[in-house]
Amino acid sequence: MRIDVVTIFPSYLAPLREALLGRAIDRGLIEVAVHDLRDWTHDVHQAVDDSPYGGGPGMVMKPQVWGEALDSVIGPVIDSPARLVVPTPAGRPFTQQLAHEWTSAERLVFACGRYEGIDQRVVDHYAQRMPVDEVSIGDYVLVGGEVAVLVMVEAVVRLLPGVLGNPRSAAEDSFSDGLLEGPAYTRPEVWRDLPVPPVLRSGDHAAVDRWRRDRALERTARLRPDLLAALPPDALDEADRAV
Ligand SMILES: COC(=O)c1ccnc(N)c1
Repeated sequence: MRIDVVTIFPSYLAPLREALLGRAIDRGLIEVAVHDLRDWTHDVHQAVDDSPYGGGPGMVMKPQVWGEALDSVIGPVIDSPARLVVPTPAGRPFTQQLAHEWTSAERLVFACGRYEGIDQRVVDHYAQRMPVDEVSIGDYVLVGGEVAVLVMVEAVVRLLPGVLGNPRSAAEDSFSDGLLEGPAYTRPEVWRDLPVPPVLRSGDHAAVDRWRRDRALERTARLRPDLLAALPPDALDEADRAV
């Protein structure tokens, strides 16, 4: 998978080259290129924004600059294998399911908006030619889309084959079965008078699996009842319903 990010703050994306993601790049599992939007300006001030039509606070990012940058980064959009992703609080929710969907994309191109966002015609123009997703990582507003790109890239790349040491990790994620993950424990057996639940040391794998499922169901019911409500009818068996 190739990932391109267009931003006015390239250094914000430095963490993409650290740790797990950095190793995925070194191993050739992904390619990452970060582009400075100002490289496509032609004025001495390298202006990337202007006042909003209709008035109102803040500034809007100029369509011309974005058009030149995205044309250059995406290349010929006819049958482009790329998806254009625009992080915005006004977008569809970014979810584990969307992360999984994006793992099949050959290319992800992220357009990082700042200020009051990017002139809508940029999305409208490219949406006529390729898949464009306006995506939110949660119901809150950031200063720019760069942090959201870090979140989304990590969520997607960790799902790619070979990236995680143990593929079971991604398969057993929170949300992988529609539930939140239950609690996890490691040594010591007792810490500050708090013991590890005995079933986890029993060696009875069936009992451990049941215990973990019960804790996941309890946690989901307590913290995210909406996830329980969204489960397909056959997702819970009789034992689940007894929790
Ligand atoms: C400027 O971008 C944002 O404020 C943003 C992007 C993605 N998700 C959000 N919740 C906010």
